[in-house]
Amino acid sequence: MINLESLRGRLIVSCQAYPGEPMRDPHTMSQVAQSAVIGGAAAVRVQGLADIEQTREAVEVPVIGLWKDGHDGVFITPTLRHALACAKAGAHVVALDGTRRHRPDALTLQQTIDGLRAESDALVMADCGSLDDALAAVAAGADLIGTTLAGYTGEREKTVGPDLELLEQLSAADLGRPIIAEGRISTPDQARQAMQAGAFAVVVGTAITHPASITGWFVNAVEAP
Ligand SMILES: CC(=O)N[C@H](C=O)[C@@H](O)[C@H](O)[C@H](O)COP(=O)(O)O
Repeated sequence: MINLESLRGRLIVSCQAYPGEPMRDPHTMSQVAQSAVIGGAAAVRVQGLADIEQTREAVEVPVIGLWKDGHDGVFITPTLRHALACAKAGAHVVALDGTRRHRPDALTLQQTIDGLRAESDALVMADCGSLDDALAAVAAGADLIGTTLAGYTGEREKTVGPDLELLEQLSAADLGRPIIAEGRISTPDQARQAMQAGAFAVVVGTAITHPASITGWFVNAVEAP
């Protein structure tokens, strides 16, 4: 089991390519993860069983693993079966949908976490979309609370940068669990603001590991200055 203290005040890098993209390849993603570690990432977050397996082999830092299935509703490690598979593939931390929405296998979050714990010693990161999600996820036994789904579930507005107000709410709620700021953190300044708003650690994905998006940002600036 990993020591969560190793993540306090640190950057975690999410390395994901989307279906149909050229970089959607587990070996490529493991190389991206290695590059992030060289840059100072304290942990990496990867999607898909093969990516988890290959990244586990490639890096020494903790691997947060998830399995996305679908793209609407509950799709981040949506069922116990997906969670168990992520743990079996080698994830130190299994990231899963931590919202209060109905899950495709009809289990509750608590049943999902209990089922995972019965078979593995992986920690659980609950990807939440609101303060109420986070409170429920803590009660269900999650080890880490992520703001991953803020702005994607209809409970919170989709802020341009990170949802700093939610981070402040989570921090004031004294959840007794590390709060991981994740989602739409695109600049070092936003990462700093997330830490100042009470995050235990910050996850950055797109702005570090998704060249097509980053290129688009620059194209927009150049072509419509
Ligand atoms: C909502 C959703 O599906 N989030 C996913 C969760 O794993 C990823 O697509 C994001 O890239 C990740 O959360 C990091 O966020 P950002 O790429 O904004 O730094």
